[in-house]
Amino acid sequence: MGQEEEQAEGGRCVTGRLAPSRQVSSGQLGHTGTGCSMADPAQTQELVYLVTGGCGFLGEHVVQMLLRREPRLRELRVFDLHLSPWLEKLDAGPVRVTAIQGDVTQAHEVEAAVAGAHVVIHMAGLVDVFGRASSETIHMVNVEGTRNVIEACVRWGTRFLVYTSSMEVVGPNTKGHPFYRGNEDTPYEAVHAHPYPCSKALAERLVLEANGREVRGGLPLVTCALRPTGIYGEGHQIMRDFYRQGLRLGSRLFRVVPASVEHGRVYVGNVAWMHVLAAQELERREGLMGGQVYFCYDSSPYKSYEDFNMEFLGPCGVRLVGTRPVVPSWLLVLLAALNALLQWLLRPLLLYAPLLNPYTLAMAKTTFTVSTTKAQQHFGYEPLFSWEESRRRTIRWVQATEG
Ligand SMILES: NC(=O)C1=CN([C@@H]2O[C@H](COP(=O)(O)OP(=O)(O)OC[C@H]3O[C@@H](n4cnc5c(N)ncnc54)[C@H](O)[C@@H]3O)[C@@H](O)[C@H]2O)C=CC1
Ligand SMILES: CC(C)CCC[C@@H](C)[C@H]1CC[C@H]2[C@@H]3[C@H](O)CC4=CC(=O)CC[C@]4(C)[C@H]3CC[C@]12C
Repeated sequence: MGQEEEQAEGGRCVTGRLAPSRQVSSGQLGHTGTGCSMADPAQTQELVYLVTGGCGFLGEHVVQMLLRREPRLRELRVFDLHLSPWLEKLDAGPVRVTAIQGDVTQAHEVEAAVAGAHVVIHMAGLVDVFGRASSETIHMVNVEGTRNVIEACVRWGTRFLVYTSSMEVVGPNTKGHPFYRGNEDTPYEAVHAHPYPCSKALAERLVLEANGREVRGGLPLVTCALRPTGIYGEGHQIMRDFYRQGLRLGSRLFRVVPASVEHGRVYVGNVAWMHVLAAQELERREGLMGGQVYFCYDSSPYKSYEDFNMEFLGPCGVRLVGTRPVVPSWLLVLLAALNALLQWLLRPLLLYAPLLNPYTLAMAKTTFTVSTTKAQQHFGYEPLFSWEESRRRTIRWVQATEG
């Protein structure tokens, strides 16, 4: 049993105060209009955190992690376009959990949520590499939504902003150049052709450029961006899709990408932990951390996308057929192009958004691994969950999804 789990099971089961679907206004929160600083001793036990996108895959883990690992928390605001039912069952202890149904593209909704918050963790976004949303929508949510969050921080005196960026801000690029054990300073030709990485890169830049801006009350805004690689763990929708596909194909999946291509993946619990730690440390180390980017990493092994998935799907009874790709590379490229064409042709009638398209194929075929200690050196980050624990938890979740 992991350290985290012991805590969870041994903890008191007290239901937190929850105001479902409540749109908070600045007046209700008793905002003072002064810059919110964690340095004020009178406020150290009284922090208000806002997590945008708090009902998503990563957001749920961040919410749980904050409740367990931020003893100074007074109020946790969970802002999302779609509120999840698990919010009602949160073990929040004495913390007030405020669920806010809202849209980051609506500046007034963001402002109302930010007013009076000491720390914002901004992870709301459209994670779409399959062509489900238009590039305009992706830009509106990921870039303009981030701009709204920054402006709201400035307006209301919120000093600390942690942004969930992505490794995609760096690559893989469209030329398929490998990024092998790279760190935050490794030179790489970042070429963004797809709306999702474009939007993450633009939003990240906005966040970093906002570092040092004067917020209401006269103090500077302190920002940093975390760049997770591909996240896995409990709640990972694509893993679930692969599992279901495997079951449909008679408990088999067919290898399509060479095993030699390596991906660096990171466990969702560790990503959540890095967010909480970064948020906590931003004030004490603002000179060092302000305006910085950090890859989000842990001790998960480097493997091809498919071999990595088999670490979890294998114990659930699915096997990967073929030591080499069962489909020739040229055919896969053709199929991906065909999918893109079909998506375009069918768009007026229906949404056709399969996993395979030219972009996802390029991603799956390109080695992208991160090896860095920057977060460890700057704010003492160490993964909270070992690889064995991360694997065990993910397997248990995959097994439960079909149970
Ligand atoms: N899943 C992954 O492998 C990676 C994700 N990321 C980033 O992490 C963040 C969270 O991603 P996931 O949890 O995987 O995605 P997700 O789709 O599960 O969560 C995103 C959340 O944002 C909310 N949201 C979307 N549009 C919104 C809007 N207009 N207003 C308010 N809320 C809105 C969604 O309802 C959802 O709950 C994103 O910013 C993503 O770019 C970064 C690297 C890897
Ligand atoms: C059938 C194909 C050949 C295999 C398809 C695999 C793809 C669906 C996934 C391969 C790599 C993934 C992406 C990668 O992990 C990095 C990401 C970072 C993000 O910020 C968002 C998610 C993603 C783009 C992730 C999406 C699925 C893959 C493309």
